[in-house]
Amino acid sequence: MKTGLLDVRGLSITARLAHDDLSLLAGVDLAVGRGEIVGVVGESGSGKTTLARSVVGLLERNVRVTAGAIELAGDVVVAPGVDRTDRVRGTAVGMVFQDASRSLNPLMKVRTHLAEVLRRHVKGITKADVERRSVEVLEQMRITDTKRVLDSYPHQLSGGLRQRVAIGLAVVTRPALVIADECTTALDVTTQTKVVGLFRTLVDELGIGLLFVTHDLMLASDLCDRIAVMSGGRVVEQGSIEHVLDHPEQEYTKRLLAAIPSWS
Ligand SMILES: Nc1ncnc2c1ncn2[C@@H]1O[C@H](COP(=O)(O)OP(=O)(O)OP(=O)(O)O)[C@@H](O)[C@H]1O
Repeated sequence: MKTGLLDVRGLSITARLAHDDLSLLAGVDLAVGRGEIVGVVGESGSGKTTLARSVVGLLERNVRVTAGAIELAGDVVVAPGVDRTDRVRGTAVGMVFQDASRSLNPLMKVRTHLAEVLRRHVKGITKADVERRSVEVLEQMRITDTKRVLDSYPHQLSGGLRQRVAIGLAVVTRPALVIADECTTALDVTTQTKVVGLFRTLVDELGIGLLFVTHDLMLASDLCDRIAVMSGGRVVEQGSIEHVLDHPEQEYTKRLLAAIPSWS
């Protein structure tokens, strides 16, 4: 297991309900290294999104960290009573969510989205550099007609292209870590395959770490170097993709695998 980029140690998270506290995560350990893709898989409600959002401080108001810590490149960003995620969100850590159309403003052209992110995070960036880096990141997203895409509103693009723009927005500030939460779920299978291929290339080319949250174990097996299997707010099993899929130790993982029709 590579460490040194994202280290989640013994993370416990609780939601305060009207009459009770509800445990969402209980003692989660997870690490993502540079140039590594780690998948987080598990059924609905297992805690995947809570884990992903905790890294970027996007938890709901009734939710708090009760134990453990999240470190980024050796610095504690989250711990009980500590939340330094605003220093890393959008800069050291980029995010891609399920629905690109919701993370993009329908009234803003792609060009304006990229310019806003760059101006917010790169102090004193010139107009020429905004243009250069916008074109560059779209090319990294394997978008060929960059001029048309920059001048388009989100609704003028296909779903796959919109999601590639959303990924571009997440990486344009050159983050060390990207968190993708079910970001291919809304796409058809062919587009999904292309986006997954794009992630692999980005990780290899840019050396970023990727935390890839999905309920789709097959997809995770295509993309990830390691996976963590979550159930009931705990990581019940983690390891290299080959190890977990070929020699699952937990009944829960075996059941997830058995649910994949083509797996035998
Ligand atoms: N703010 C909250 N208050 C109360 N319960 C919550 C809160 N956030 C999440 N939960 C509950 O915590 C559990 C884990 O939710 P989470 O969204 O992390 O799971 P998930 O594995 O990502 O599921 P899905 O794949 O359906 O998104 C669920 O039972 C959910 O209802």
